[in-house]
Order: sequence, then structure tokens, then C-alpha cells
Amino acid sequence: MATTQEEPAPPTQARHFVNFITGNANKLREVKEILEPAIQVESQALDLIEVQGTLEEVTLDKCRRAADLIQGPVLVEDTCLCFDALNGLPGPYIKWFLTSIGHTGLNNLLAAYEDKGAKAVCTFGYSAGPGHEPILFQGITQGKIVPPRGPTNFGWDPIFEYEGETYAEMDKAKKNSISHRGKALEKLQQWFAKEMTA
Ligand SMILES: O=c1nc[nH]c2c1ncn2[C@H]1C[C@H](O)[C@@H](COP(=O)(O)OP(=O)(O)OP(=O)(O)O)O1
Ligand SMILES: [Mg+2]
Repeated sequence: MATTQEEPAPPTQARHFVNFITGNANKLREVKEILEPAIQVESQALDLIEVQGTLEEVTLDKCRRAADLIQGPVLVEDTCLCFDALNGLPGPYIKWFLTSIGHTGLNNLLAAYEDKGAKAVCTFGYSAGPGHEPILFQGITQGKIVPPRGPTNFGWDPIFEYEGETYAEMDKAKKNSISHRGKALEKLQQWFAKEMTA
């Protein structure tokens, strides 16, 4: 009987794979749309504790906790929505603001200000494992806060307008090409590509 020869694994194989730790199915969908097939995205849904602090501190801490829990390489991400008139708030606390006061409440927060500008900020953290210092990749998209338009299935997408269209109204591929998440993942892809040829 002929024995089948196993294909030797390419030496860079491990780098084509990330374990994205998130509890958010929409984030996972977008990350897969952007990174695959070049980088394979596995995922574990874990509820990670999130500290208070700067965008960088929140992601660094989230990434270290995830690596400790998984005992292996991890990718995490924290998304902020920063209102220009409010000096960057709600920022990393947008999830709790959205849950508590919704799209209308978020619009009302800016009622006293002419400036409706807002930055969507995505900060990814990659750690090679417990004890390895995370590397951060950040992407920012400038837009403005408007009354909700479009499908309501992903967070604050209906109230974030970029060049006349809300994220929710946009074609998915278009959102990924201009979004905070897309820009951050572009940096991550470049870093992975460099690592693979190093
Ligand atoms: O592109 C986006 N378009 C609209 N809304 C978005 C987007 N990306 C995150 N979001 C929402 C989800 C959550 O309400 C908050 C971020 O909080 P954040 O802690 O980063 O997300 P999460 O707790 O849902 O998932 P995770 O388990 O990865 O922490 O903004
Ligand atoms: Mg979270």
C-alpha cells in the first residue's frame, strides 16, 4: 500500500493565523472580510474586563488579559467614538453610552454644540503570547454625528456619517475600505507581511 507523503508545513504558516478574541459578531465579520484569505481569522468569544484609561491603555490591558487567558497568541480590538466638541468623549466608554441613551441620546449630547465632528477609532492589539508586549495598530476615520439613517444591526453605524453616507447606509466593502477598522488592519497586514519576510 502506498504511503501518502505529508506536505511539509511552510515555515511561516503560524504567522498567517490570528486568534481574534471578541464578544462582538459584527467586528468578527468585518475583520474576516478584510484579512482573509491572506490571514486566517480564528475566534474565541470571551468577555474581557476593560479598564478605564486612554485608548492605548485599554487595548494594551485587554490584550495582556486575553493572552493570559488563552495562553497563546491573540488579537484584540477596542473601538472608540470620540466627539470633537466633547474633547474625545465618550471615547472608550461609547458602548455604555450607546446602551444607556441610544442613537437619539448620543445626538442630544451634541445639541449645545455647532461642531458635530467625531472620530471613529479602532485600536488592535496583537500579542505573541503571555509575557509578550502587545503591538498596537490604530486607525482613525473622521466623520460627523447625525440622526440615525440605515440598518440598525451594528452599534452606532447609523449615526456616523462619512462623506454624506452613514456607515449603516454604506455598502459593506466601502465601509471596510474607509473605516477606522480597515485603516488599522491595513497597518496590521503590513506588519504581518514584514514579519513573514524577516
Ligand atoms: O464599526 C463599528 N460601527 C458601529 N459600532 C461599532 C463599531 N465597532 C464597534 N462598535 C460598537 C460596539 C460597542 O458598542 C462599542 C465598542 O466597544 P468595544 O468594547 O470595542 O466592543 P465590544 O465590547 O462590542 O466587543 P469586544 O468583545 O471586542 O470588546 O462600539
Ligand atoms: Mg468590549
